[in-house]
Amino acid sequence: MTQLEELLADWIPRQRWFAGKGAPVETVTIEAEHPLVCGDPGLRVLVVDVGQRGSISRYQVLLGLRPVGTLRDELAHAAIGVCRFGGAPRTVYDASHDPELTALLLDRLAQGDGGETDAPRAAGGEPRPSSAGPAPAVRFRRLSGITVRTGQRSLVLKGEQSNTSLVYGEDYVLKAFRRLWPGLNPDLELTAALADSPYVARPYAWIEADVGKDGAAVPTTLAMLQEYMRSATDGWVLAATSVRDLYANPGVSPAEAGGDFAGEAERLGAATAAVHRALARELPTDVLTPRALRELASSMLERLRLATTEVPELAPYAGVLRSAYEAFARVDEPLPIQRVHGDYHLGQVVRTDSGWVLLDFEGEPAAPVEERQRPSSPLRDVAGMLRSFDYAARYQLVGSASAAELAPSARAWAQRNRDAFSSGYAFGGGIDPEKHQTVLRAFEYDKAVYEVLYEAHNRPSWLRIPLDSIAALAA
Ligand SMILES: Nc1ncnc2c1ncn2[C@@H]1O[C@H](COP(=O)(O)OP(=O)(O)O)[C@@H](O)[C@H]1O
Ligand SMILES: O=P(O)(O)O[C@H]1O[C@H](CO)[C@@H](O[C@H]2O[C@H](CO)[C@@H](O)[C@H](O)[C@H]2O)[C@H](O)[C@H]1O
Repeated sequence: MTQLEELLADWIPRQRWFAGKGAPVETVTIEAEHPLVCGDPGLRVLVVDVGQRGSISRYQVLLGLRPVGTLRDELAHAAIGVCRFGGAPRTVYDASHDPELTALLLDRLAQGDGGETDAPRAAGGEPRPSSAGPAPAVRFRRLSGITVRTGQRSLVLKGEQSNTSLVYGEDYVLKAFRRLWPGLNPDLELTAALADSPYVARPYAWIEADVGKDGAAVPTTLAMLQEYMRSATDGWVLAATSVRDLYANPGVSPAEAGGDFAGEAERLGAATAAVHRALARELPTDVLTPRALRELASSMLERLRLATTEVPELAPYAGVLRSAYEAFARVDEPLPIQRVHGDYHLGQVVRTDSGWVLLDFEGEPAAPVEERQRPSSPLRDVAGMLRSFDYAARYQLVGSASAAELAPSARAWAQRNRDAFSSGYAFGGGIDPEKHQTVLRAFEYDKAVYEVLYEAHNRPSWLRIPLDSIAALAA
């Protein structure tokens, strides 16, 4: 390993966005290093291959470089270490925290030197106009007709993120994808397909570079620039406030509580249905063949097997989960499929002055991109959001001395909002979740098993949340 690779081997596993927690890092190799700004400070985009248990995952690092001793105190937390560049020692750091360098990314997006285009589509990425000359290694591309305003200072959004999002002034969010999969990121693909929808933040531009796959260079999305919803409040925060209000008055029913969330849950259901309808209009749809249905059930079983090996507390429920997946495999009605959100939960939606807006169409961050691009049942998203109501009701009980006393309120809150969301979804033109219980149950279990793995790797103190839900669902 080079000196920089050694530093990254220590730094990457400690980052919130590192998806490989739970297995030791065996190798770290810089696959590509693209200089964007030479000099002091310098900026490079690195594609870093991290080897764990014999397989390789790629990550993006935006590397800032400054002469040793010149990193300002407010950037000290972003330091990766000191290493030699061009014969001189440099402090290297996470450039996403340095507004002087991130301003240059916005400038390049405004210039759009990689060309203008309509909505990008999957399968090989977008061809560049032939008049554009040889492709630069890193391309800054804009959607047709978009003008990007520069000169705004960026801040990194704080939170439990799988990626790193920068907010520029009050106008833009630049989301830098951390785990890279060769190809068009579904977040960009779906957001661009829904560009005219009032339920998504408008996409403006993106950054891409070629990443190698099976000997070919595949245009791969590194970051996406979209509208910053400045009046927005996170759905998770709103739901948590409602739950907190209820728990402060344990004798009161959720319907009578001042902070009742059911109206919002119903509107969210309707917004979700509208987005599903728009996705079905804009992108290919199909019907799941019996064979594909069985394959899907097998992948659920496989996830269960993996999760039970890693988290043995899941074992007592494995039988019930397996039966639910087997019942799913036997469903003999045609199941419509289409592009869906894929990792839908309350943290992926924001409430703006004009209604709910859906974010982060990337799908499950740990799944290969081909899998995330595959059409699926919209009930998978419905199940994701139903799980999220359960999470919102349960998480304030983790470690609480009043957990047993508040459990009935938690159940009542989750049930009320799950029902409201489902009826809003059906009313908004989506398939009625009530009428597809076998399918819905399998997706809900599968999501909860995914969450068991997610919490075991990222927030072990929250592992009880999906485990307790599975216990309750299986009772
Ligand atoms: N365009 C936006 N406008 C306002 N807030 C946003 C926007 N994009 C993201 N956020 C906020 O950042 C959080 C994380 O964004 P998200 O795209 O889900 O990132 P990740 O994929 O890393 O989880 C969201 O829950 C939301 O609160
Ligand atoms: O938002 P991401 O794409 O990073 O999604 C991952 O992280 C989520 C947590 O931030 C995780 O969601 C789980 O926790 C949420 C509360 O924090 C809860 O609302 C969700 O229902 C629950 O699944 C998500 O699963 C993961 O992919």
